Amino acid sequence: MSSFSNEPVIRIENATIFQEDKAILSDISLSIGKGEFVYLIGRTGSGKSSLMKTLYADLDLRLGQMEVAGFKINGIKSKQIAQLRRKISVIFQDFQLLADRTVAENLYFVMKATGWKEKSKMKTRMADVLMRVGLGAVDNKMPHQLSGGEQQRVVIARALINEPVLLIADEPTGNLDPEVSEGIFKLFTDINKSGTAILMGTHDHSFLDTHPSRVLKCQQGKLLDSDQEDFDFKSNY
Ligand SMILES: Nc1ncnc2c1ncn2[C@@H]1O[C@H](COP(=O)(O)OP(=O)(O)OP(=O)(O)O)[C@@H](O)[C@H]1O
Repeated sequence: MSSFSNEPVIRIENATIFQEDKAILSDISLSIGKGEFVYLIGRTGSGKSSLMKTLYADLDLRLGQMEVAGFKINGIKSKQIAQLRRKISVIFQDFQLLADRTVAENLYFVMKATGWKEKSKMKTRMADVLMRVGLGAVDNKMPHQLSGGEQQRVVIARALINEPVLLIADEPTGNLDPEVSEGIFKLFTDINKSGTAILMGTHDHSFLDTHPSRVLKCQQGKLLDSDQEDFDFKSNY
């Protein structure tokens, strides 16, 4: 159906985000379209991670509606969560590679878990994604033999394996030096240009200045959206 291509990758209607019995963000309504680049900011503890976790179904949605990559998040079952995680990828600030396996094994691990079977295709795909993140022959390296920036590139390569429609990145440059962060950020903008929507939680406001884009801000239990209202990105920090 032609209308399908206009479906947003994220649609939220009147959602409230909870941690235990506490409402962290209330009454959120917004949508994020295919291929958008959106920042998620807000002071520490304001709810960025909680919102992202709800989007990738790691935290229950108890009030309101959410649809992510075509999946209804309300009451989503574990089988569907597995399917959802093939259409979207999530990246964290701590690199989260399996420390006792090589880069290749880390990537194959995800491929196998997501239904890849043919060894030759897997090998080609691995080379493709490593090239996309600007890494050469690192397949046989262990994570600890790589720098933090290189490890994060491997994580991003792993996230690209199944060509996600949406990449959720929770503070992806939080553990990196500024120069290294710049390179990783550039990679996200390249990935975005090739059509993947990106929701990036960040404390690094320099990106907002150098690469302006839509901003969502968690502030005092509400989510502000620069598409809907003007607000000061930098206030209340
Ligand atoms: N597992 C949990 N159980 C109970 N409360 C939690 C849990 N995780 C977070 N919280 C609370 O929810 C609120 C929002 O936390 P959250 O981690 O979403 O904020 P954040 O904006 O991502 O912060 P940061 O920038 O420090 O990562 C905080 O008050 C926090 O203490």
